[in-house]
Amino acid sequence: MSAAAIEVEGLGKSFGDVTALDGIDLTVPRGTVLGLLGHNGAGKSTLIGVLATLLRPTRGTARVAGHDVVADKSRVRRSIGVAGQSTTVDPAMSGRDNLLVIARLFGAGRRDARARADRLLDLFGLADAAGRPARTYSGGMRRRLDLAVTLVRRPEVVFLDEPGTGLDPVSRLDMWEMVRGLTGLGSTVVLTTQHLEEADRLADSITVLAGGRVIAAGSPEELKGRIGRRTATAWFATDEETVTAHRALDRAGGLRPVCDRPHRSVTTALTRDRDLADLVRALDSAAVEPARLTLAEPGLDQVYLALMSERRS
Ligand SMILES: Nc1ncnc2c1ncn2[C@@H]1O[C@H](COP(=O)(O)OP(=O)(O)OP(=O)(O)O)[C@@H](O)[C@H]1O
Repeated sequence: MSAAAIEVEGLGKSFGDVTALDGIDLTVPRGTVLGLLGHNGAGKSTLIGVLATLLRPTRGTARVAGHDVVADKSRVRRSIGVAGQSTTVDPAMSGRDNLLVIARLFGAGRRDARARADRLLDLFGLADAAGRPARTYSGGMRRRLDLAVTLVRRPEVVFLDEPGTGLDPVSRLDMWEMVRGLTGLGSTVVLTTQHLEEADRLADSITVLAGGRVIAAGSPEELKGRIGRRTATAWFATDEETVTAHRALDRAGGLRPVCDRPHRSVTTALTRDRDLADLVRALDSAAVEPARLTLAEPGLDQVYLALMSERRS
C-alpha cells in the first residue's frame, strides 16, 4: 500500500482552448488534511473533479488511495467520499435511517451499520435529533448529517468543499473540530476553501493554485515563515513620543515604519535579521521609550496577499 493517499504528476486538463490545470504535481500523505487555496477560476474544482473521477485528465497521472483515476475509476469511487452534495440525504428519513441505509448499501452488516451510525451521530452532535426526519433539521445540522452520510461508508479520502461556509461561528468551530477528527479516524481530507483562517486551522499542508498551476505549497507554518513577515509594533504613552519614534525609525533606513497615531503605535515589518536591533537602537538614540513592544507572527492572509501581488507585478 502506498504511503500517499493522493499522488498527482504532471496533471493537465483542458476544456477546448481553456487550460484549467497546467501540470500539477501533488502528494498528500495518508491521514492528513490538504487545503486547496486559490482565486475563482484557479482550477480547484477541476482538480477535485479529476481526483473524484468526474473529469478525465488531458495529460499526466493521478492516483487516489493507490488507484489510478482513469484506469481504476470504480476502485477510486469506492474509496472516496464527496461531501457538500446534500442530495445524498433523504429529507423524509430520520438522521439515523439515512446513515443506516447508506452503511448497509455499502456492505456493512446490521450491527456494524448501527455502531457506525451511532458513533457518527454522537460525533456530529446529532444524537438527540437522530429519530427526527432530516427535513426538520436546521441548515447546520443538515450539513453535519451530509458529512456523516459521506463518512459512514468509511471512505479513505474525503473531499470537502468549503466546509465552514454558511455556518454560524460556533457551528463553524464545531465543523473544524470534526474535520480534524476525521484524520483520527484514518481518513485523508482534501478541502477547498476561500477562507484563510479555515485553511490555517485545519490543513497540515496547503497548496495554492493560480492559473491551473501550483504557485506555493507547504505547511501553513512553512508558508508563513517563507513568505510572510513578522512585525514589531511599538506603543507609546503620548502623541508626541509616537511622532518622534516614527521619524526616528523612518530615518534609520530600510525599516519602513507605519504610524497609527490614534492608537499611538508604530509598526515595522521585520524583513532582515538586524531589523529588530535597528529598531531598538533607533528608538534609543531618539530617547523615546515605548510603553510596550509587541511582536506578531505572520498570518496566512498576509502570505496569500503576498503571493497574489507577486503574480500581478
Ligand atoms: N466545463 C468547463 N468548460 C469550460 N471551461 C471550464 C469548465 N470547467 C472549468 N472551466 C474553466 O477552467 C478554469 C478553472 O476552473 P475551476 O472551476 O476549476 O476553478 P476554481 O478554482 O474551482 O474556481 P471557483 O473558486 O470559482 O470554483 C476556469 O477558467 C474555468 O472557466
